[in-house]
Amino acid sequence: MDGFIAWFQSHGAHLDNSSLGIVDFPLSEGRRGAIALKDIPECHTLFTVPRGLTLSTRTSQLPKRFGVDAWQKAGLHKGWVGLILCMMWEQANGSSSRWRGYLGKDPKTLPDEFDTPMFWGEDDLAELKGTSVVEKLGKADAEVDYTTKLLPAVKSRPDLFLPNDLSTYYSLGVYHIMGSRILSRSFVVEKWNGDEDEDDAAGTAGNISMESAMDVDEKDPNQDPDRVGHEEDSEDEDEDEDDPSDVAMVPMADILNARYQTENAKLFYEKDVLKMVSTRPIKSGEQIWNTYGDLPNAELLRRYGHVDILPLPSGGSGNPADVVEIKADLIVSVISSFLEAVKGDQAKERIDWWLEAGGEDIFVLDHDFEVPPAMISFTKLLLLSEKEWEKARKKSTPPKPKLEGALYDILISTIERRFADYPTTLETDRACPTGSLPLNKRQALIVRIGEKDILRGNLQKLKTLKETDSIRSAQGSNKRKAALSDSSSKGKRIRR
Ligand SMILES: C[S@@+](CC[C@H](N)C(=O)[O-])C[C@H]1O[C@@H](n2cnc3c(N)ncnc32)[C@H](O)[C@@H]1O
Repeated sequence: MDGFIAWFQSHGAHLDNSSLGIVDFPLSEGRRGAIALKDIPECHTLFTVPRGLTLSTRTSQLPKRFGVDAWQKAGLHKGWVGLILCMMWEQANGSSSRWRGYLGKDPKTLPDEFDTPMFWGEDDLAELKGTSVVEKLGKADAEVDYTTKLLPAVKSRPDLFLPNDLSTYYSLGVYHIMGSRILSRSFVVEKWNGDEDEDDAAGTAGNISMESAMDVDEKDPNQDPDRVGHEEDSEDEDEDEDDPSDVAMVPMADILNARYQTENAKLFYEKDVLKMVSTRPIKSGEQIWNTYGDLPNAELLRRYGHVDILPLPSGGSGNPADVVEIKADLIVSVISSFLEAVKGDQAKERIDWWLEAGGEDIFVLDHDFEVPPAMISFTKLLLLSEKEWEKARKKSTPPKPKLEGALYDILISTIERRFADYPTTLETDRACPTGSLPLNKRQALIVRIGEKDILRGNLQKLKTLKETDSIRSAQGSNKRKAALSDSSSKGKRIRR
């Protein structure tokens, strides 16, 4: 890494190399990462990166050279396609690129190969059936962007993109590599507040559908220590993701690995620089971790190509951040098989109303084993009688999320049907000898088991609640009967 560090420092960046060392970990632990070379106190700046050294559609000269209007006309201001093209172009420019020490082959700091499912064959992808990974891969959409936006843009400017470079630097294969580098290593770097005059060469319009990796905090914790570790970032992140020109590659910051709830360093931004600052004291020899958010294994695998395994609150091991998605469609389908009444137009009317009011169409189960209130409310909405539905619509209030009656059976069936999306059972998966499996199959198995554990936990809890509820209502009705017969006999006595 000496060549990379020399390049980094010669471009206005600062590295405290008495505190941070770059080392190689085993493949299973993420290859390269950073460790503390001595005890590091909280709020210590490990390195600073000038904004100009981050690589984005704002900092690369390409959008300007291409022409801002032409850039937008070609659709390069939406999603990641513009940044991918900038990275390809900077790489093709070799030693004349400002990022030669970052994108070049020597020194080599960015990977050309990934363990992410984007690069898996059909056989390995089949192991992920039932998980949310496959439909979120977006490979086909990415390829459409390549064919309809990037390639025509490249071919339209042979002065910028040499025709001889097409197969080396602008191929579909390189496009996927650059996309995966962004997915696993990019940060969302907002403009400095009040920096109105900053030259935003690429423009800001457009939506992006893909998410980027890590977040950056606004202030240096040395100036505002209270902000360190606060959880308000995810909200900001969603807003930031709306502006593709905020997505940036940040040399050095992307060397830090991540693990569930171990973050001890975070990137903060100032007017001219980004700073990686320790958010906890770090002991000499400890790894320096930067969070990617505590993500479920399905997301870790899709974006980064690894999974987390830790002790779980309910016992056993897995990723405590795991979740299972249940589509509203599945509930509709389960209910229609239970009851004729909510089929067709009637259900559609209620679903449209729910969605228009901002209701979710995907419900997320997690290790709490609590059915999400929105899922209960949505299910109840479909079960309302015509009269109740009219009342709810008039009052603009969805049903209260209280578990009762037919809901138990419908939710239990929904979870059982969700289980059937996976080709294997939890028991079969558990019996698999993980140690002997190749990496992709092993990671897919861990994702599957994690999701099925959550389904199993939710199913068992629902069954227990149903039983308790029916015992309680049976007791209640017995008491009511006893009270009735008591009061009626008392009545008789009085009459006598
Ligand atoms: C931001 S980069 C970190 C630097 C990276 N290790 C490298 O060698 O360049 C993120 C990538 O590191 C790896 N990684 C990070 N944390 C990991 C972990 N806890 N276990 C395994 N791999 C990890 C994954 O390959 C991920 O895509």
